Amino acid sequence: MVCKRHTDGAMKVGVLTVSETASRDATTDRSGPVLVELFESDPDNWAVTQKAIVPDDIDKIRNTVKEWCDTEELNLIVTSGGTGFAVTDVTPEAVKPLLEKEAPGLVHGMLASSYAITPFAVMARLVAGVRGQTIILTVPGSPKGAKENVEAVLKMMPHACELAAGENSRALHKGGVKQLEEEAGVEGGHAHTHRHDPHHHHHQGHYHGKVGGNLSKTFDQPVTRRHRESPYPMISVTEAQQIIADHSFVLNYEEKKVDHNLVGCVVAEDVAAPENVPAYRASIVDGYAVIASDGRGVYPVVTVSHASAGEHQPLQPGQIARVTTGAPLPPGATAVVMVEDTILKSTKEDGKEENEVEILVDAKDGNNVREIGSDVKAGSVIMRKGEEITSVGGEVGVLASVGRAKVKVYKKPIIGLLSTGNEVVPHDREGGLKSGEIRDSNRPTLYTTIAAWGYPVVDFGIAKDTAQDLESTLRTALEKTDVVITTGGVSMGELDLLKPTIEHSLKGTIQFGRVAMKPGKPTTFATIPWHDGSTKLIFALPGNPASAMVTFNLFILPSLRKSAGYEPAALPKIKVILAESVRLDPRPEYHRAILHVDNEGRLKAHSTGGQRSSRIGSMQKANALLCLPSIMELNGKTELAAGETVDALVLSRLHGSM
Ligand SMILES: Nc1nc2c(c(=O)[nH]1)N[C@H]1C(S)=C(S)[C@@H](COP(=O)(O)OP(=O)(O)OC[C@H]3O[C@@H](n4cnc5c(N)ncnc54)[C@H](O)[C@@H]3O)O[C@H]1N2
Ligand code: MOO
Ligand SMILES: [Mg+2]
Repeated sequence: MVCKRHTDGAMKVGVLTVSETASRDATTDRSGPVLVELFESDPDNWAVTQKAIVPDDIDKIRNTVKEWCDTEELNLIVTSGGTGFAVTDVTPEAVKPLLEKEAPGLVHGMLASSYAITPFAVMARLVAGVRGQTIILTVPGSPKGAKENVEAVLKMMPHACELAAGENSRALHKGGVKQLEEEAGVEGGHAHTHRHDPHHHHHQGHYHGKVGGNLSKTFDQPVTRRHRESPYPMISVTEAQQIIADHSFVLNYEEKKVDHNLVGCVVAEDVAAPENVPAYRASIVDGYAVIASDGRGVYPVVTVSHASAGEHQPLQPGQIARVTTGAPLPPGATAVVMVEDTILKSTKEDGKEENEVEILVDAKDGNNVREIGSDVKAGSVIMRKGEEITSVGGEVGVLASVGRAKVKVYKKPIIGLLSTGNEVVPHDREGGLKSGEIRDSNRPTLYTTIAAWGYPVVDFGIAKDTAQDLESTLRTALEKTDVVITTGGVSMGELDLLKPTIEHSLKGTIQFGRVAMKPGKPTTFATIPWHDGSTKLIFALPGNPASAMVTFNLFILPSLRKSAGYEPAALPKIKVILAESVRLDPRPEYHRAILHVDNEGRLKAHSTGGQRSSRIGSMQKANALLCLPSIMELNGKTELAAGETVDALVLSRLHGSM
């Protein structure tokens, strides 16, 4: 690939001194010449093609840097000065908005190295990053500090500049990446590199770059230019889940009516009971309200209290009142005696009403009485912020019992769902399939589970494998929803265009693009800064149906649950016993299984059968994902025997039988 280079092949560098004094008298500039000398001592790699001095003026700094990036097309710009805490120090403020991608790793590297020399290093407010194809570093103004900071990252810079410029052939051909990794003390190859690894080479330029032409053109580049190794580092499932958690935020709350529609919501307030339950002194049994100190004996039945609204006459000593369960006690009564512990002594003249009843037992004050507020006290907290409203109904019941008509709950993220693929047709399309066509099972499957978990879903259909269709469908989906889920187009095929579309057309950041797991290896997670100031999430799942479902459960569901206020957000992990042996894979595997409760009440796991990632049937009847360790984790063991215990993620309710 052609690279914008100085004619002799070196990278083009600009050195910008930011100093009020030096801008008036250039002979006082000391950091500029030191940096120029540093680069000129390595003419193979660097050619200083721009030098300038500007005062501490945001516009002047910004305009110079911008011009050097956008017009002069430098590979590297180093500014020195204006990074401290003085009122006039504005270099970071001038540069930061220009950065399309920040490079905190470079800042850390520079600070760590100069902090080893002087604690004053912490006073430097350095920023670094990439604009277009230019890397920008800001370093302090002291000549020593400037030099030390640049030296801290200089070794990495030729390679970094090549990647930013859309070229990596040189470093790779020279064995440069390996060599750089060794020099930097990075162990292992790509499989162990982390997303912050400086050598994490997104080969941006293969799709993008001034030299390469406009976007749609570069997306159609010849297949001979494809990657032959994924540029995305392989990270672990745990790392991937952490990255997602770091980008998933609890949403705002809304007031919702207390009814069945609350199921699955998480309460966003501590709910205090506005009233007592019961609101009056109520009988727990059917029987007679008494004054306990009266003792056993025969008493006239003076009133009747049924469980209904209304006033009741007070009871006098020597009197009793007939009451039903739940009925208010007459004022003055202190206990209730069950009808079974009494005898009818005499009736009224018509023979239909009790006149006198004998109490056969010694009642104590409070017997069979539900005191006011004894179930729920007015003012007490009946639900805490963070509690879920479950389908069991108890929470709705408690809220209803104290008269709460509305409650604050966290909003749920709105999900946009689309399938991708030229071969994918709507599942209900009539007329049979042409060769090469496949029915879209991912969309209905994902829709079903997302909706069943209670999240609003918007269906955006099937997008074609073109950068244009993907971009426009994604844009529409992002505009209308918070989280977009796609399936297909994330692996190594020349029509797998999700990743480049997200990065280049949507200006998103791919937080990870490969995960060490089976199924689901090419699972991709990206964040998109949206024009309304929000950050949208895209989960680009593999097209294989089982891969899409497994990764939905492992990665997306916890993110949705976190946003909706759940804590913990991950699915519950339990121990289960293998009902049959399972083979292990070189990757950690999420084996679809049916848990059932055996005769001794233990949870046994049966496989759902063939686990190939194209087989959606492996999800049929599955209520758990067995977390099988990789062969490597078990030191070469290739199978787990029936009876062994494994971790399982619970996907749904348990079945009583198979
Ligand atoms: N050279 C390599 N090839 C592949 C690798 C790899 O690492 N190197 N990874 C494999 C793995 S693992 C997976 S998983 C798949 C993922 O592929 P994509 O995400 O790019 O998905 P597609 O290529 O678009 O489709 C894969 C498969 O799934 C079918 N599909 C797609 N969408 C749907 C849908 N909505 N409903 C039903 N079936 C769908 C599609 O027709 C393909 O058969 O890549 C491997 N390749
Ligand atoms: O990771 Mo893929 O999902 O194995 O087929
Ligand atoms: Mg593919």
